[in-house]
Amino acid sequence: MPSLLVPSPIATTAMLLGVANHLYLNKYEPVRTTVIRTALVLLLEPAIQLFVLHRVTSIDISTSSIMLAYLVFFSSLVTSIILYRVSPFHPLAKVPGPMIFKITKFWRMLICWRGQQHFVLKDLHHQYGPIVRTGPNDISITDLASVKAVLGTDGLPKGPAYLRLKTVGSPPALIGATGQDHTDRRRVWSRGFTSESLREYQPIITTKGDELSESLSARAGSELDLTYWLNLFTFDFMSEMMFGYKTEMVKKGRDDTGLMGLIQTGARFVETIGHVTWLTYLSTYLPSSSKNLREIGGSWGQRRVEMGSKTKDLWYHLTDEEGHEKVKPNPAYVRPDSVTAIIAGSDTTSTAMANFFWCIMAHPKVYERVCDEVSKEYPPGTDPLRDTSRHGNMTFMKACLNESLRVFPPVLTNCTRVVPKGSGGRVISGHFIAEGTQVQIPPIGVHYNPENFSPSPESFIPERWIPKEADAVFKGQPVKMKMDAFVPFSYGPANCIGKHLAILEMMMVLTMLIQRFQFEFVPGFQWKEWPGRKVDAFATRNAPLKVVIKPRA
Ligand code: HEM
Repeated sequence: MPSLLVPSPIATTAMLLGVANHLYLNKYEPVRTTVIRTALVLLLEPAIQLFVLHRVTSIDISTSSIMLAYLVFFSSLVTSIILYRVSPFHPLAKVPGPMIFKITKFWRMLICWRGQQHFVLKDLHHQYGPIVRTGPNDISITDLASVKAVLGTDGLPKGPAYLRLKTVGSPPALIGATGQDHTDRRRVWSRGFTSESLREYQPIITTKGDELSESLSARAGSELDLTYWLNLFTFDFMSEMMFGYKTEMVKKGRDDTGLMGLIQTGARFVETIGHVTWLTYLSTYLPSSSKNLREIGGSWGQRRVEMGSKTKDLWYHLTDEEGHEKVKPNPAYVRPDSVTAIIAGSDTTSTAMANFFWCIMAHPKVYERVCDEVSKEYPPGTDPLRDTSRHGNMTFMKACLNESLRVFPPVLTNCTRVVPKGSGGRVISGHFIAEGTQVQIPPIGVHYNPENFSPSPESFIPERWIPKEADAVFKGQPVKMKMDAFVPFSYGPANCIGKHLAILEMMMVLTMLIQRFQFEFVPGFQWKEWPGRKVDAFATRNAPLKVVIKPRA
């Protein structure tokens, strides 16, 4: 017979473990021993206590008493965790936020799985202000001082959320590296993004741009998905720029490497799982699309080694073929880094270009003005893919690109850091933030904070980037443009290393497309709903952008 004596000691232990869970487990990146130890404690504790009770009291060990022990143990554990998380004793008790986010991370995971993080964070900041509690031990901040304090030079390191990008047995890629390891690897990477290196990649953009133009010309008059075609283009460019490997997706009109699908499935998975530290850790042991991505990276890398250096591609710089480093970069690092480059440089840039098109096409006067500017700087007979000298004159085009990156940053939410162990905590945005807290600076939240950009921070108004036009457009209302709060490429020492390459690539390709083609939404296409169909999966996954093109006279 189960005894009434069973619940009390078991419940007490569970309650204590609940608090210990917060004090220790949740705070730091779990290591294998911590995870195994915790799993063993959770599984064995009720059984051990029941056995002890059986020896000191008269209760039987039966199926029902075992079940009762486990039920009491886990319900007490969960209750104590919840009570602590919502209590005034929790270190983040003073940070405002909705109850469900304080209680569990699983709610955030669900939002993430649906790709709705950006909408939810935007609404939360709207409701609660620049600092919001977005998880039991997580906060999201959007004010400028915090952007600098968190992402800047003396800011916080990347934390467990980036662990999701790693697979057991493989070192983290640059994007997941921290401390001296990050500094050393970033130095090697940087040589691949100097202006001299960008000049080496420019002919690849030219060739791939011509191929895009030819493929689109061949389809003039029929329905096209611009999201897809721009994505094929950026994959072609990144594969050749990284490995000298020609994927020829634009020529074929499809991806026969499987790379695009793998990245999209993988991105959603890692984004979702990355919210729960111990689950992230366990997931690194699972077979996943990142394994297949590594295999593709491995085989392309192998081919690149056999092929040798024909041009100074990014591989050339990451393997330090010029011999700048005292110690050659570890070859085991170059493969995850090369896959990272393709992922980080393709989806983001194609998303940004599709966003730009939607923004100008949704505003016909803006579109007309962009066309006029392009025609003035690149009249018939000139080639935007071969002459970049006119970019500096295209003030309005650049304003539109910046504004589209502000309204729809391709990395909508990410940019997570952690208050490190041993730091004693930090004061951020006027709140004491304890060690182990994950701090997120979501670009969309920062861009929509009216203290950073106003009036109408959520509207696409390119004139705000042109000081002498802003006053007229906003009819004398005070205009706020905090340039350090413009963070589509993040901020600080771990910001986007490919920023200048991405801008060059986008300016060349967008100018070429506008010079050569007239774009219209497919009749009947619900274009107003397009932004609402964005999926936030690490980078944005855009819905099909259905257009019809015709050659411009
Ligand atoms: C419009 C295009 C792009 C956007 C919006 C973008 C955005 C970002 C953002 C927001 C981050 C920082 C995440 C953080 O702070 O946690 C980042 C990092 C990074 N990006 Fe980009 N990116 C773009 C294009 C590229 C390109 C073309 C490359 C070329 C390889 C690239 C390579 C990287 C790498 C390697 C990192 C990690 C840097 C580090 O950890 O030190 N990105 N990107």
